[in-house]
Amino acid sequence: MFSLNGSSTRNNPLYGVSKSLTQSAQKHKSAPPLVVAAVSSNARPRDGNVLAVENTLKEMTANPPSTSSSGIAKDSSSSVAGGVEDVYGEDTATEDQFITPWTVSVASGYPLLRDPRYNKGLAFSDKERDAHFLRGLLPPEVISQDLQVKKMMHNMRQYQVPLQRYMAMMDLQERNERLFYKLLIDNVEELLPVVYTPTVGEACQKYGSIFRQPQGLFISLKEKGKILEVLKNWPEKKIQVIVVTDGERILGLGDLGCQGMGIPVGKLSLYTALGGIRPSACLPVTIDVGTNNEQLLHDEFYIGLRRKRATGQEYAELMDEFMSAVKQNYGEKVLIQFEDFANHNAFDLLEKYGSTHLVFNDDIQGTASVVLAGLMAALNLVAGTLAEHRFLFLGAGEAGTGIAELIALEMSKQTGAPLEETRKKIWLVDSKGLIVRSRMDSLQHFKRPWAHEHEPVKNLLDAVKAIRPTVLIGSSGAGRTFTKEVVEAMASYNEKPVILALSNPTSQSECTAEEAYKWSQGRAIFASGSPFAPVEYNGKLYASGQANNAYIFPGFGLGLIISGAIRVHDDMLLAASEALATQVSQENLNNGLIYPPFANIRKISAHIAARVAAKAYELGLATRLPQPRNLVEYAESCMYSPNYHNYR
Ligand SMILES: NC(=O)C1=CN([C@@H]2O[C@H](COP(=O)(O)OP(=O)(O)OC[C@H]3O[C@@H](n4cnc5c(N)ncnc54)[C@H](OP(=O)(O)O)[C@@H]3O)[C@@H](O)[C@H]2O)C=CC1
Ligand SMILES: CC(=O)C(=O)O
Ligand SMILES: [Mg+2]
Repeated sequence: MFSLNGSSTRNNPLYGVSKSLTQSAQKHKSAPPLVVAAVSSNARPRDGNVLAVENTLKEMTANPPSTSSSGIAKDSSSSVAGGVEDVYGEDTATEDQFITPWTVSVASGYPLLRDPRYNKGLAFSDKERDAHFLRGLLPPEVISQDLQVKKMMHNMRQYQVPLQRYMAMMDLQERNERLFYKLLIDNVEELLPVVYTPTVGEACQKYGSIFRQPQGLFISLKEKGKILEVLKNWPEKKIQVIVVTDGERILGLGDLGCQGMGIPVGKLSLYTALGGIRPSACLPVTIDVGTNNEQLLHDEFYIGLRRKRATGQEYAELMDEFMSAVKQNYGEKVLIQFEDFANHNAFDLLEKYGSTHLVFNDDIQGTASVVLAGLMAALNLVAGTLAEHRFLFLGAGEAGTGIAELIALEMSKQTGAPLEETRKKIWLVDSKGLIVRSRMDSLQHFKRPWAHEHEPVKNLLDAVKAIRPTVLIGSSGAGRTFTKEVVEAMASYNEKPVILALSNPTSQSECTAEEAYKWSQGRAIFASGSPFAPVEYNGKLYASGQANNAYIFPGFGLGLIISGAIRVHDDMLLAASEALATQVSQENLNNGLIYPPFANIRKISAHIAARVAAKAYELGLATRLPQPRNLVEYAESCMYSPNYHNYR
């Protein structure tokens, strides 16, 4: 890499390059602006010459707005193209145009090969190898990105152990970001279980021992009073989405402390691969306030603070400092997604920051939206309207009560009945049994709306017998709790029992796909949080869907970003559910699927984004004006593409 402050100008690209860029900018009239902001937004002190050159580059590369097919002028400073301001010009460049691989200066030579954003490995052309001082640093063969994908998939399939695949994917992400996303997008059904549930669960459990390269931002109690400075240490300045966890409820695996970082990293890689948000606009954060996991506290490889979890004021102050610093550093419209917090904090954080920040709790809200979508689709297979069904949940935490509330809201909208009435169609069981009125005084606040009049019922099987639900939903984090008796009881009351085993990872699933089909004699309409392979029963193959919030949050976030939404509203969740449900084809339904295949997820995300954005405009919560005429096209046009660009 060239030194910006070096005394020699011989190799300084800011001399040669500024001239050639001027020529290039003239030659490629529609060529994008260059990565000047990456330099100019750097908070560290720089010398005056650099600033002067940056300003020249800024003027030189200013990009006139072009009009897209969606009928809206794409303004590179509008913070929307590709989900963020198009300072790098990578979204507007077509594949035959050239962009400059900027870091602080033009990256070249060895540092270029070590820069995951710009590295292309053997796909660097001969011309690029000459222009960027790569000769001799690579073997002579030049290969295409497609061949790289083929080779990586071949290598990936050699690993028998899922965690090895996960590590190979993380290494690739750190080595060649575009190839990582190309691989993930082109092979989403095969690789989702690797970078996401179930494998990410095991990765978090073993995060300390497999730790190689830090990913994301670790904010611990040690950083109290300095969180704004810590945010400024992150190399990217234009952040649009933050996924943050404090590691206390990682999937159904409990408190994994600082090792929960695998979750924000995984979720954000899905934001990019599934929702098209540019990777540089995504920030994974883990708030480390300690852990109550004794095993981790005594694990010599543990990477987090070795202390019990902070609670009360100490916890609240750290979170408050974080939330303020985020707003100060990235502005009002950065989306903060809370992920895998324990429920005693999750509901309060959502409530507390819901009116001051753009916050979204994936476990409460994203899960609710995905399950409602599945139920809307399932109504094509079972008779009746939503309000004509009876729902029973095992698990009355974030996921369970979040889903229950959204179902009740949708029923209320459909029937005009008050929410207090529609809630009565929904029953929840927690670790102490059915939630009933007589338990009211000892219930956490989020369970109280579900405390209906009924005699106490101690266990799930008795609750199934008492309530006779048409839909059974597992959101307990407790594996194998939908026993043979429970599924058989469901099948005895319903021609087609709807059974959703949402808990992750696979080990925590309330039942397996095989159990659901076998114990219901092939009649269950089944979906699960983590994927199951198709099951053969009585000579017929049953494929089940994946009821996972990964269907919703990437498109939902994209919708918020492209509309410049300032707040999340429940009606946006309903809009996202409808958008997802309409993507389930008759063919999917004929195969018993209530979710569309993940293979089409980018198209699905664009539809979800469009519906969410439309709702934001309708509710007056959108700030990106004027509203694009065709929101689906607009959403698609904003999506990050992982294909390589040619370097000047
Ligand atoms: N598929 C998806 O997209 C998603 C799946 N999930 C999964 O859902 C699960 C729960 O998550 P979340 O709601 O956030 O967790 P919470 O801790 O908030 O809630 C868990 C609930 O399950 C109850 N519970 C635990 N064990 C049992 C048991 N043996 N019998 C009956 N009830 C039990 C708890 O009871 P009590 O209150 O009495 O302690 C609590 O009500 C996790 O496994 C998570 O991975 C979560 C979000 C999305
Ligand atoms: C999928 C998800 O968000 C969870 O299991 O927590
Ligand atoms: Mg989660």
